[in-house]
Amino acid sequence: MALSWALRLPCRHLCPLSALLSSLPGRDHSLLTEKRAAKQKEKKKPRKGCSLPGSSWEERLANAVTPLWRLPYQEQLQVKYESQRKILQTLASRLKELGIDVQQPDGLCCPLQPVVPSPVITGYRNKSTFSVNRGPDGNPKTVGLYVGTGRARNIVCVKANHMENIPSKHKQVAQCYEDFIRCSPLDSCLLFHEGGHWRELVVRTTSRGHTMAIVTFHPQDLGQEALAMQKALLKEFFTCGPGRVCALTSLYFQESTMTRCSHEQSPFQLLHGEPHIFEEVLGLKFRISPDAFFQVNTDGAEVLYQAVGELIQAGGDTVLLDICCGTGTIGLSLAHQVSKVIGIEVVAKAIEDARWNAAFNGISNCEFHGGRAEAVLPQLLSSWESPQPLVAVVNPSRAGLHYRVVRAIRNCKSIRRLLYISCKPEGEAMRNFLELCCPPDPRKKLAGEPFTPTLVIPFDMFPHTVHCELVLLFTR
Ligand SMILES: C[S@@+](CC[C@H](N)C(=O)[O-])C[C@H]1O[C@@H](n2cnc3c(N)ncnc32)[C@H](O)[C@@H]1O
Repeated sequence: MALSWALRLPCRHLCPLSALLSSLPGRDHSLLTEKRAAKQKEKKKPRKGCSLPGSSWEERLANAVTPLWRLPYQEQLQVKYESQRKILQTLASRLKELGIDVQQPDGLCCPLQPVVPSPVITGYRNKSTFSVNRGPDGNPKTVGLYVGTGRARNIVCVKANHMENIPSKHKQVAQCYEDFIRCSPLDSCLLFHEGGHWRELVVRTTSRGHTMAIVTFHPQDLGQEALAMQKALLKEFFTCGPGRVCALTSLYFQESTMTRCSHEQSPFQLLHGEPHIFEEVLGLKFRISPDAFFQVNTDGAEVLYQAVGELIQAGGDTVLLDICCGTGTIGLSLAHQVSKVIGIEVVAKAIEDARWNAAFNGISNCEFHGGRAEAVLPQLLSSWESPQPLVAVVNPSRAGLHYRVVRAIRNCKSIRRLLYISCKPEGEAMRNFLELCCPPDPRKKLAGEPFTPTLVIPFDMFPHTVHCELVLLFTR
């Protein structure tokens, strides 16, 4: 297909290349850097997630997504330390309610180490998800991040060109996608029931210079031929048209009638390039599929995994359970320290990646099980007869671990040491901590000896935001 994308499109808003180039990230960014420097001179205190009256849309977005952005990094770490301290105080008092007195003099349930800083603090994200919605000027084909909420019906989609945590490559792809959809005769899909097609864009990059773009599209009632035409135009834009400046390694397209679709519900269709991108972590090479999880800050992940390697205190005969293992990063990074790694993961493509990653890196002491941990783990542990020590590393998504996973771990006497890695310890994970540490409860079939929180280390994987990756060591 050698025709120009622009000639074939009945453009409503023709966007020449010069306009595209002038809107590329560098310009906005320098402007904002000046603004920010001026603001810092004024020594204004950050206002968490708030929108100062009269502040620009860019500032409102930065305040909503990266509320610590005005603070020097050392102060950001201090703010995060305080919030993790509060979480541990909550855990201590919840444990006390269960009759477990683990309180330290400072009201915590165990020692809390200082927040481990991220090796990179700007442009550290390797994955960004951009929405499509009305911008501050009312244009419904704006690609950016949201200020406001759906519930409050006050969403405004603001371009992310000034965001500290997003790398310029992601901003470039988002800008090109916006240019493409603004030239498309098809509408953007703002509310599913109101029609429209163009939806969110995910951009993933790696330190090897690979870039994957995934466009989500609502098919509404388009026929196969019309769909094929849209895919061809998108591909042409990014391979021969203005979008080729992005030099995409992979361009994926997903037809989706739901907020989120798995590959099984609606396959990721490769329109151009390679099916996978590749990343390096601690000297190993990792293949990443479009729907596989990967820690969003690769340099930060290396620091985290190294610390996990020390905290598991593995002997040569230790078996490591990597529960919710994604592409196998934790288990594979630590495989040389243990006799065997057993990984469990629900996303089928991620477990395929994990197996490929083991084989490619010549690691033979790992096995990966696809499926829900709550189905796989109880079965695996019920027949566990090996005298070898078992160490568990769990790294679930925000929903935390299913009760059956916690019960299987509690009831398996061989597990004396457990690392719980959580990006949202104040949420569902808190329930898991209490289930791990509460006294035996025959009604809940929690028979095993309770765990005790022993040490907590926060890792800053998300500079400028309020979030941390918290590692809690439980022993018994
Ligand atoms: C925070 S990620 C951690 C991935 C991996 N440990 C890493 O560091 O890259 C959580 C992972 O849990 C997986 N997951 C979510 N629910 C699960 C379940 N019920 N059983 C197994 N895996 C699950 C997700 O697909 C995701 O890959």
